[in-house]
Amino acid sequence: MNSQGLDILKRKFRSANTIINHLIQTLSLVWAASGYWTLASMVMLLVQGILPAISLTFTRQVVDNLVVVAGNGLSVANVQKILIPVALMAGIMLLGEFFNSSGEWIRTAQSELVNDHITALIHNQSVAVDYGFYEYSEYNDKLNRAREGASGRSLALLESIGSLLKNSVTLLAMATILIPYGLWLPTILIISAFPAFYILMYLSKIQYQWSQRTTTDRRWLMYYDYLLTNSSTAAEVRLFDFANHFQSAYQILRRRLVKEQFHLLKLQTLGRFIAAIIALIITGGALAWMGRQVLLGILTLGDLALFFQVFNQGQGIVKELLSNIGKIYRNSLFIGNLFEFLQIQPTIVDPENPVAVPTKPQKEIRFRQVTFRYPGATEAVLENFNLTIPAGKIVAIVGDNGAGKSTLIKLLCRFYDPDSGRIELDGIDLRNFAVKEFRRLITVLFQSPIPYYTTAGENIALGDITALSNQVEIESAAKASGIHEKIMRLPLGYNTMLGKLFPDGTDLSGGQWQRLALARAFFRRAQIIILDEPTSAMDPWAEYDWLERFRTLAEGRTAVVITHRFTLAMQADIIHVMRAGRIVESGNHDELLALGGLYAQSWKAQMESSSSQKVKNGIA
Ligand SMILES: Nc1ncnc2c1ncn2[C@@H]1O[C@H](COP(=O)(O)OP(=O)(O)OP(=O)(O)O)[C@@H](O)[C@H]1O
Repeated sequence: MNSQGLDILKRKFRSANTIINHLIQTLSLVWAASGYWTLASMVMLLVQGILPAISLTFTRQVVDNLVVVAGNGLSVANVQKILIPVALMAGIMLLGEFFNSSGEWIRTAQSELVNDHITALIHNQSVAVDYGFYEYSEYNDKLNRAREGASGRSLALLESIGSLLKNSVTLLAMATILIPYGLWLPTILIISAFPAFYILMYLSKIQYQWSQRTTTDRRWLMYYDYLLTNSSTAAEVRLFDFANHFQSAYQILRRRLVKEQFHLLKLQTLGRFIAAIIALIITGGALAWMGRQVLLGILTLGDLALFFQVFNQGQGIVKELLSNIGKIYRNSLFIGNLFEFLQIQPTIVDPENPVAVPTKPQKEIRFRQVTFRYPGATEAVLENFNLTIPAGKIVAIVGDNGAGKSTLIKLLCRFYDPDSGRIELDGIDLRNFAVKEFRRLITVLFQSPIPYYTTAGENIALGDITALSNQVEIESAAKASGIHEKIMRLPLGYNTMLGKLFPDGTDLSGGQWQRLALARAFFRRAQIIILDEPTSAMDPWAEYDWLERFRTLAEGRTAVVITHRFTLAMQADIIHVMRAGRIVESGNHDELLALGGLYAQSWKAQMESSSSQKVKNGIA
């Protein structure tokens, strides 16, 4: 064999190996989800597999006895000879029907259990993967494929395996009936279905490749659909009147996908038709041979009836059996996407021997020569970056858009690790702490806080899920963030449902949602408080009021505030000015003004543009 042939063989072997692995993984997954139901359905399938063959053996008896009765006339004994096998056949049919309906019940129960199990696996993995997972298109493709692979495919796979088992049993029983007429008959029966099998496998592969290739396209469709149907985009869709633009983008993409799908469908139809013709020719030939045997008096009419039924049904079963194999192949390809997703390993993990996290920072948080580049990005956001945040102080970081402020927060929360350099808490590299334990030390108010559609109280309590029912603390966090009075005016106070997505929900304004998120951050009672643009949605009066409260609350804790508002930054103990991934100035408000650098220039510019001294613009 030449090297090309060897390569093909190796590839085929690897692909068969992957399919077998997927089958084993699927079986163990289904077993873990629905052990007893799986056992019950397997037993049932086995019995269902044997029943048709038993029923067929009575066919010959009935036909041969009919011939005898037709020749000898009616008598009680003769009628009995017909009635008994007929009654037995009826009994078997009844039993078959019983198993069919019970099978449906078992499959539904099993399907619910398996779907729930897979959903739980996907949920667990979605939370376990790195935060960075969600920032990359290829990962989102993986998640999407996993979902598509999961939806019904594992059970379809199991059903195909079950059906394969059942059909194999039936075929074995039927082949046993055919063997006495010649070994070549069951052989030809099986061979006749091979063209259909080959075509099915080939088309399954094409279908799978097409689906992989168009995953991103399908996500685009979901995105356009979201833009056109979501409450958060409804206002802009109307105002900018761009619905037609996205609708037509949706339709153009959809038309292309449908066209490609139709092309695949055409191939499938043609392939099936050719396979059916081949099978028909083989059946015709076998039947002609059998008819000749009867005419020659070698076989009886009963034999012919039995043969016809066995061959006819047998061919259907072989076809089904091979189609089961095809389906197993196709589903195992798709379900491979689920396993691929489940196997993604997070990179932000606990060290082997984690160091105990201090109860609060004693000395400082320090970025030492940190260089970081987002995966796939050409430029580093931070390069040899140094920053010290003294324990117990409020540190403000100001800087123009894209300077890298949010990135350093992501690094501090260990959503990413630096490519080089280290981030330390009291001299210990953050990578030496257990991730969850370290994060417990931190509370963050992100730039765009999430409105959770639950009660006002729970919205705050989500900051520390272990203290969900601590009403006193919930209220004190709400007071600290300045949202308590608003909540008290809601119809059911802290028990009022927020958001308009579900019945009886009340919506809040942008600034009120932000205060609620702030209350959530406070409720966590963490020693390191990080706030990314905490007052961006607040009016200047509210901001002033909030600052007073925050000073009291942050007392003794370490706070990092990222802001474009100088009225907020000026209150900090230390202000760091950041530009293009570097700290370019540091000091308190007065020191920085005296320095006459970037901070002082931006401050002056803002003061000039705002007689009310309520700063609206960033440092840029
Ligand atoms: N997930 C990402 N992948 C690649 N590049 C990113 C990613 N997130 C941010 N960046 C890039 O990193 C740089 C710093 O972004 P960052 O969000 O940290 O800036 P910022 O200072 O917080 O800006 P702003 O004040 O506008 O919020 C930007 O140039 C941005 O394009």
